Amino acid sequence: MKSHLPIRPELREWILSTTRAGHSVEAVLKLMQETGYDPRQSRSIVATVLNMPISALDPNTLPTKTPGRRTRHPEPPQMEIDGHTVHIGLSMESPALRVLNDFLSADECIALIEQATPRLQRAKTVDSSGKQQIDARRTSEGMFFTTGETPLIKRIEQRIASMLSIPVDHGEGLQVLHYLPGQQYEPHYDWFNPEQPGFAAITAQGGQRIASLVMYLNTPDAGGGTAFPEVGVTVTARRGAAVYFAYDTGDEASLHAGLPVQKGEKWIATKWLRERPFQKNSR
Ligand SMILES: O=C(O)CCC(=O)C(=O)O
Ligand SMILES: [Fe+2]
Repeated sequence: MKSHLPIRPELREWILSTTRAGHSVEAVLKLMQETGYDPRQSRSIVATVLNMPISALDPNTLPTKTPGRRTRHPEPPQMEIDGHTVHIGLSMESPALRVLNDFLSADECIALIEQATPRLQRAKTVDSSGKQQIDARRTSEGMFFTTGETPLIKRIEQRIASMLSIPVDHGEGLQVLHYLPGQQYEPHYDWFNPEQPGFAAITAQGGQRIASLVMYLNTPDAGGGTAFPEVGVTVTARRGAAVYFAYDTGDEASLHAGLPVQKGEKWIATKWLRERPFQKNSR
């Protein structure tokens, strides 16, 4: 796949001048990866700029592969994790997506809401310089727990790590979001755009995001599902259920949205996973 993302003129110029100066494409890709571009995106950008087929940049023929970790997709029909059974109600391959029917118990959902409530603030998004900011596209209130902050958070993080076969330290702090009627999260990707100016800063710790787990802490009276508009799928928000989706550092089919709550309220907890260990003090 060639790059559909806008390529910054300075990057385009740098790729052209470096290859014209006699440096190999492998060397260009290696330098891009050292400055924080992920291997797949850098191949796609270089192929676009040099107008060559992406197959000519086959990673198996390049010596510069530095793959991060990937999550293991949960296997239907069910998984036993530390004495807790999780049932997989739906599986898709593109995007890689699983609906988990009973990831959290009702008691865990209630306790998470209780622990998060006093700390809620208007939810923020990460801007192009890597800073958090208020964003009109995201009208909910939210908060972050730090990794392992309470025994409950620790237990949930361990469950996620075991289910997805990825160490706990690849996870960002668990985020809880609260939506009221009319509030939503407009369509977005959870992975970071390698072309945005703050990409290197955002991915300096932990690298790219590779997968997300959105856990539903209550059942809204109407609305509030998680929609995947590229594939026409909406996951119902239901207490204790969760949706897992993986995007391997950048899959456009993983576009998703928190649909407006129509009646009642909606509570979720989101865990984002990185390809390398993530340190929370980079936020
Ligand atoms: O509210 C939802 O259903 C989706 C939340 C989401 O996309 C996120 O937290 O990244
Ligand atoms: Fe998201």
